[in-house]
Amino acid sequence: MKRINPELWMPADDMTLEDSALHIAKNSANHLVVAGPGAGKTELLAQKACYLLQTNTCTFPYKILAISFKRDAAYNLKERVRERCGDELSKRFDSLTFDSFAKQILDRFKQALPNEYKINSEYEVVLSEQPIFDHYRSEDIQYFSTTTREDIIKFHSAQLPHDDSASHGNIRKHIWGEMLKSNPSKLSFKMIMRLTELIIISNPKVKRFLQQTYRYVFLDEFQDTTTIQYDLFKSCFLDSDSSFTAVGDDKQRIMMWAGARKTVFDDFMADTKAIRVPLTMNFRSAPRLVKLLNYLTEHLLGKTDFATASSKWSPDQGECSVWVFENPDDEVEILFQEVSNWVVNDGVNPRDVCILVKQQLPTYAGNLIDYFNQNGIKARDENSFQDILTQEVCLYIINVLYRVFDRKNIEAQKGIFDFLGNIHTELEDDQLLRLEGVLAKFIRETRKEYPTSTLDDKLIKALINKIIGFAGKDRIMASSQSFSNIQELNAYIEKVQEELIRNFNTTNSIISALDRLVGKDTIPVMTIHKSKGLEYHTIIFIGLEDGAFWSFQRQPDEDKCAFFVALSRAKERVVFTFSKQREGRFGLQSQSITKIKVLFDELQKSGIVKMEEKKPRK
Ligand SMILES: Nc1ncnc2c1ncn2[C@@H]1O[C@H](COP(=O)(O)OP(=O)(O)OP(=O)(O)O)[C@@H](O)[C@H]1O
Repeated sequence: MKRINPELWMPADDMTLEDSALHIAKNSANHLVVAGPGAGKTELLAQKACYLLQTNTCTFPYKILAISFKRDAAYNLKERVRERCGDELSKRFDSLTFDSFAKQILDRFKQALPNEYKINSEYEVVLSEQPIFDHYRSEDIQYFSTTTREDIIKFHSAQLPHDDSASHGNIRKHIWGEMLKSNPSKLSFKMIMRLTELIIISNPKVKRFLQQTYRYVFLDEFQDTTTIQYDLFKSCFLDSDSSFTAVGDDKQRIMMWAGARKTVFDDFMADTKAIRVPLTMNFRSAPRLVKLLNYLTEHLLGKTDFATASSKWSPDQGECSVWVFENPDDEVEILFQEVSNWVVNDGVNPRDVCILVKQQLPTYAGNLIDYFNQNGIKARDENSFQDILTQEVCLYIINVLYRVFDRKNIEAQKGIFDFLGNIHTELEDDQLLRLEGVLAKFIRETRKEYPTSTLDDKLIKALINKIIGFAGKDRIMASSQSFSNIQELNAYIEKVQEELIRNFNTTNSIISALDRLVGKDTIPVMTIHKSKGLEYHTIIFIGLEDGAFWSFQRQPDEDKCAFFVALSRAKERVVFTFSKQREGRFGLQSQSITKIKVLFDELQKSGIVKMEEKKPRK
């Protein structure tokens, strides 16, 4: 690909960056960008990656490492850069989560662990913290019952090598020993991160390798970085020639409960001499919503970094309401009528309407999901699909199936070809052309071999195996950074098989089963935490009630930020619901707004929010 002269480089997709954003995109000094929702922080990272790659400022063969908080965010960033820079250049853009970054280093260099912390060749990632608590309970019940869960995890995941002479150090040593030596070893992601840090600290060669690989390091959603993650970042890159760009928003700090480091902005500036730069636009939300966000920035969060709405809107666009219901049945029924109206009469895509809850999704939105689905608007808990829909090999299977059973699906064709191109990096242009021909033949033959009318569970399984066989399992393993062993790859393939077969058995149509799997025309339902970084035309937040904000008195700042994050995901419309009764453990319970009165008061005082009592039509 032809190198672009840095002077002539323009942001992709005709976007105009704020002057300070453009400066950061083109400048190699360390920066901390602190800006509100919709300011284009993630977009800036994507543009900067394009600048560095297209102008070869990140000279070949050096790479860029982008670390995001969630897998879908890492995937989206990678896709954005791939679409704009093409396959070849974007191979030098690694977009990962902290967990996957650490795991990759551990998988590659685990032999370099000091003897005391050696792990078995096979290890299992322990996703829940419960097994760790079980160990501490059985080792020392006295310690276990007098220590908070948070402190146990903090103690267990302290920096390595551990200080064995510390109080209860012998218990920790024993538990780590048991977890490392069991077969397979059992490791939480926090332990993986500490082991990775230990590899880096004790092996200058590995550290040098990393620093020479990644000349640019990006950190997205930086406000949520935990101490363990920050320690890992420092051990890998501090005092290197690499250049750092961190972006974040202290008004969206909602991961303190998960150990986010409160001082991370200040620490980063002190450690890397980064320059702090604000951005002032909100490109996402319509003007009246930006006005509301500004009002809450000042009166709820006590801050003064206000934003300006983009000029693409007219000034009166954007609406926010609070709808009050008698009970959850009314709430579900009326929401259904309103959403149907938006979808049918206003042409809003259901995929662009998002239903949010604070926590306990089944309690607040379980009945709603059932009611919507039974009455013709698809809705689903999005959490369970994130795993599949951000895994490239799963998307490859889905795309091939679309192409086989829906001839007109050209987008799927592109997806398949990108995937195959990525796992066959050695192919020259003429060989890629040949691959295109081979793929077309494979699709034609598969279409013949698996007519829609004959499909059943067994054939769908066989078909998926054939699709994987076409790409080659070994190839996929060799080129993917996601899997450390074949079992992990198999587990993903099985997940797609299971979901597809389940949907096929309900719909009796392979295309409908695929549509269901990717969530086509389906309203996503999720928690606020899952919605970080995402955006939708309409946001409906269910349960602006004391019951949903049960932790408000203990952590008002974090809960106010969560409320702010929910509101700021909307482009045009936000609805908060309050139901006077809500289903609890012992049936319907009255709901109040005493503890979260400040949220209601400030919404009301803003003068922008419409409060409405909603009753079902007779
Ligand atoms: N310079 C720009 N011009 C036009 N649109 C932009 C620009 N920058 C970002 N956008 C658009 O604005 C929206 C928000 O951008 P982005 O997600 O990067 O913001 P953010 O600051 O990371 O948001 P948040 O912190 O709320 O997740 C996206 O739809 C993005 O495409």
